[in-house]
Amino acid sequence: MLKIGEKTFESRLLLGTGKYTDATVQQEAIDASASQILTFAVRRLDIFDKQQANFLESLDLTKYDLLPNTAGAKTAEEAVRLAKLARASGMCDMVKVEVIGCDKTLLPDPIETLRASEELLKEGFIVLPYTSDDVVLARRLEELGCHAIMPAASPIGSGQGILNPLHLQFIIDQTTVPVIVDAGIGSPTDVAYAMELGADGVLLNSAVAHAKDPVKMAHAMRLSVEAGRLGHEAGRIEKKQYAVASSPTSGLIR
Ligand SMILES: CC(=O)[C@@H](O)[C@H](O)COP(=O)(O)O
Repeated sequence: MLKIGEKTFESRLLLGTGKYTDATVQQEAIDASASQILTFAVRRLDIFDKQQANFLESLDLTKYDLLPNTAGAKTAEEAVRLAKLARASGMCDMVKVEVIGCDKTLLPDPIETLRASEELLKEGFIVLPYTSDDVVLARRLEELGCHAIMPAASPIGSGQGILNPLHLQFIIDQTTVPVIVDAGIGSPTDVAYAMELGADGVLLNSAVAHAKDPVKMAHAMRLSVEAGRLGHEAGRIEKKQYAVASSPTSGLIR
């Protein structure tokens, strides 16, 4: 079970809701993923305008927890404002803090992310910050009281997968809150790898929304999360430099 704040979730796969061209495909992909937490950019949705079509209308909201994100924010103040806007709609008190510090890489601004997280924690939010894969920052965010840490595998939408497994491992080993690998996932292999490293969950969007068959890919991602987690719990064998015969070498007929 994935525990965030006081809530527990059976699924360890969090799904982004952007980039879909078809609402039916999106719904089918969400079903196939079995995700229970869906993230959306507050800035891309007019949650107060009932006339405006949005993806929330087509979802059975009793089945999901919504994780609004502050995408588009470049300062802590903007992120806090977006989070408060989402909470004012009455749909959630969790927030994914996303404060972008570089337009080209879309990597997060660590200082503004820290400031925004601190303020939102004071305001009583369940705070999940999107961060770079920096263990020092992750520990500072945990010390503040953040409820999960969301390090990037690689730049958002790049599909490059896990570029620095060592850094992710540092974060997994040196924090106690859930670590949810977020952004840059390209394939089910990347998901299984993150989970085998010991991540508590994975958040992805582009790899499913832009797949040739998003529904099939969502299903594959679900299976990869489960397989990777099982593999982590089962404990992989040690890597050895030389071969070790699989068949017994004693008691052989000569
Ligand atoms: C931080 C962020 O915005 C990501 O959650 C993004 O929504 C998903 O990244 P990918 O599209 O690379 O999976």
